[in-house]
Amino acid sequence: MTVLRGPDSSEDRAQLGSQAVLPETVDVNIRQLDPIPAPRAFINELPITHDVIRLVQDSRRQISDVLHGRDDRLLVIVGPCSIHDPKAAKDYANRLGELKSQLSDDLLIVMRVYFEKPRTTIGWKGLINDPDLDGTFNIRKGMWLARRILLDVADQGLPAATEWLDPITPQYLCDLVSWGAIGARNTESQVHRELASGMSMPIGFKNSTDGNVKAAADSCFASANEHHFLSINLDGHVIAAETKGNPDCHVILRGSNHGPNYSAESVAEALEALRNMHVGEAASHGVVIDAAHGNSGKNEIREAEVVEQLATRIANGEPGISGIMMESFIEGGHQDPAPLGQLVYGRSVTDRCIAWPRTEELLRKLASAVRMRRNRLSE
Ligand SMILES: O=C[C@H](O)[C@H](O)COP(=O)(O)O
Ligand SMILES: C=C(OP(=O)(O)O)C(=O)O
Repeated sequence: MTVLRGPDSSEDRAQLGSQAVLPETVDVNIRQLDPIPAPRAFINELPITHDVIRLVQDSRRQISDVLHGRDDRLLVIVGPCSIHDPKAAKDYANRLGELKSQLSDDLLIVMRVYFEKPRTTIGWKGLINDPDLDGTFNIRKGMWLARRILLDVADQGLPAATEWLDPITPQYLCDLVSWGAIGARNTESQVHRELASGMSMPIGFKNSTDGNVKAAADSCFASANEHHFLSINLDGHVIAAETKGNPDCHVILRGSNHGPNYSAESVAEALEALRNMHVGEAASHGVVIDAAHGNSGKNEIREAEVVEQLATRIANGEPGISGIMMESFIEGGHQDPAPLGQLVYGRSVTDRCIAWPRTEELLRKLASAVRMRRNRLSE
């Protein structure tokens, strides 16, 4: 685990200090700058295998096919609100991987493997930021663990979904990720739209927390175009990136502070607006509906009911629903973040999650709904 041991950060700090003659106008509010090895060091230490390359490429292609309507399955992005325990993440992936193989004719299952949490104000910001959940903020360790967990998830034959929050993180992890989200709090951010335009996987933009779907639609349009912006390369050098534009951006309806937006009317309205805005084929074809967050008032009982209602609508042949997102973990509900030894195993430390047995039941219902939709359309 060389990236965890070295290079020694105190030496690096001394070197940084000696090279720089800093005027008193900088670093006024900085306490510490701790160097972290460049992405390539992590990738060399935890490399992607040939099998995982194939899994990621195939999954990205299949997700794109569902989003464009070339594959009649339902995309299902399901898993914990956030990952905090590598063992529980692997355990969950093992269960979900088994179900994915059983339901693969009808559902394209992708596991939520979320390492970065956008907070409304303050709070635990995820495994990368504070992997020991104790305020020691060992980001170097968090990044190492995130790569390790993504490899473990892929070992179960499961594609991974994550939210891209910090614009530097993707260089460390993106080779292992098949689907990405830009969250409700960042959907209007130019930085995230630029990022999405160059990402190698389909990207879903959430509607904003106040319910604005146009912001997400604008994002799909903006990210389908090429951009030029500052970034870093795999060696950690600052670069000017030139992107081609991402053809697989789409909207995620996640409800809002004012209530849900998963009704048939909300979907039809969003799709009509998207088509009028010429946002691209994937975004115009259908939306992903997030059954959690504003669509369930962050209540997992309600969230499961939303999934059941969506299953009925899909079975009845309602068009425009490309995918569903669910927050689910081994145990239901949630608990306050704390160091691992003090936590209930397999329970969320962020938003409330649906327990595994109920998740399994819901996934089987969704698969059967897709079969009914298929039969109905072929009649
Ligand atoms: O999905 C997770 C949360 O809803 C999101 O990170 C915001 O959480 P907060 O409002 O508790 O900060
Ligand atoms: C933070 C999330 O969602 P949103 O951006 O919709 O709040 C999430 O999906 O974890």
